[in-house]
Amino acid sequence: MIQCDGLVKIYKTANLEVVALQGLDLHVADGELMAIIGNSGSGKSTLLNMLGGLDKPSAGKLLVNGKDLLTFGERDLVKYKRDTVGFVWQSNARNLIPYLTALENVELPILLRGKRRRLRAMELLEAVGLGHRMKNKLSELSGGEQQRVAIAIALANEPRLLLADEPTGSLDTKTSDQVLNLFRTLNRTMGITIVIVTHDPLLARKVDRVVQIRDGKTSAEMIRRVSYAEELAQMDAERAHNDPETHMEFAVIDKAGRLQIPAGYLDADGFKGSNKVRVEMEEGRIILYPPEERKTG
Ligand SMILES: Nc1ncnc2c1ncn2[C@@H]1O[C@H](COP(=O)(O)OP(=O)(O)OP(=O)(O)O)[C@@H](O)[C@H]1O
Repeated sequence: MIQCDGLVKIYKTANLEVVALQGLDLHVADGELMAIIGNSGSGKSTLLNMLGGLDKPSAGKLLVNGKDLLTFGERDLVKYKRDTVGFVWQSNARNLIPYLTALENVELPILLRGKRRRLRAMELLEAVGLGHRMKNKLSELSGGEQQRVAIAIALANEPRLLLADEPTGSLDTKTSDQVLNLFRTLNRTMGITIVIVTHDPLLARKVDRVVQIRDGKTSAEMIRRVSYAEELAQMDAERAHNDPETHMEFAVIDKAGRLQIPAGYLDADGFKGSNKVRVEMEEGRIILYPPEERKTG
C-alpha cells in the first residue's frame, strides 16, 4: 500500500532549512495496522502529511496504492485525498462542528459528495458503535464518542488508507482502548490499511508493527510476536505492567548497510561514550562487542 524510499522533506523558512525527513524508507503492506513512534520533532507528522498528500516531499520515492505522489499535480492530489485517504486527528475541533448532532456531522462530508447521505451517515455511525447517540449534539458526547464520530467521518469516502495523528492523545486510557479496538475492527472487517502516529506506548503495543523514527529516518521496528487474540486473553494481567515482551525488536538496515542500534542499547557498560563497536561474525550471527572487551576462550 505504501512504499517510501529515501524520502526527504526539507522545510525552507526565511533563512533556515529544516531537514524533517532525511532519506526515510518505509513499506506498509495492504491491510496492515501499524504505528509510527518517535520523539517530538523526529518527523512523524511530516511523514503523515506526505502520505496524506497534504504536503509534497522534496525528494525520494513515495508510492501509495500504486500511485506516485511526487508526480501529482493539484488535481491529482485533490482526487487522491477524496478517494484514497481518510484522516483522524488528535483534536476533535479540527473535524467536528459542536452545535450539530453526530448524524449531521457525518452527513456533512457525504453531502458534499452528493450521495444518499442520511442512510450512509447512519451506517457509518453504526460501524463505529454510535448508533444510539446519533441524535445527540457533539457537545453532549464524551471525548471518546467525539473521536468515534471523527473516525466515522474519515470513513465517509471509503478510504483504502486511514491516517491517524495522535488519535488517542486527548483521551484517558479506557477510552483510548475503545478507540484502538475500533481501529482494529475496521482494519479486520473492512481491510483498511491504518497508520497511526502516536506517543502512547499502550496503543503501540496493540498494533501488529511499530516503526520508530529518529531524526527523520526509520531506526527500529517491532513486530508482534503473539497473535492479538492470545494477547487479549492476558491483557488484564498485563495492564498493570508495561510488558515489553509483546513485540520483537528489529533494527533497520538501510541500503548502504548502515544500522541504527535501538535506543538505550548503547548505554550498556563498555559501549557508553564510545563511537566504535567491534564487529564479528560468529556462527551465522553478527555480534557487536564493546571496543575494549577481550574475547575469552
Ligand atoms: N512547516 C514547517 N516549517 C518548518 N519546519 C517544520 C515545519 N513542520 C515541521 N517542521 C520541523 O520539522 C521537524 C519534524 O517535525 P514533525 O512535526 O514532523 O515532528 P513530529 O515527530 O511529528 O513531532 P511531534 O511529536 O512533536 O508532533 C521539526 O524539527 C519541526 O520543527
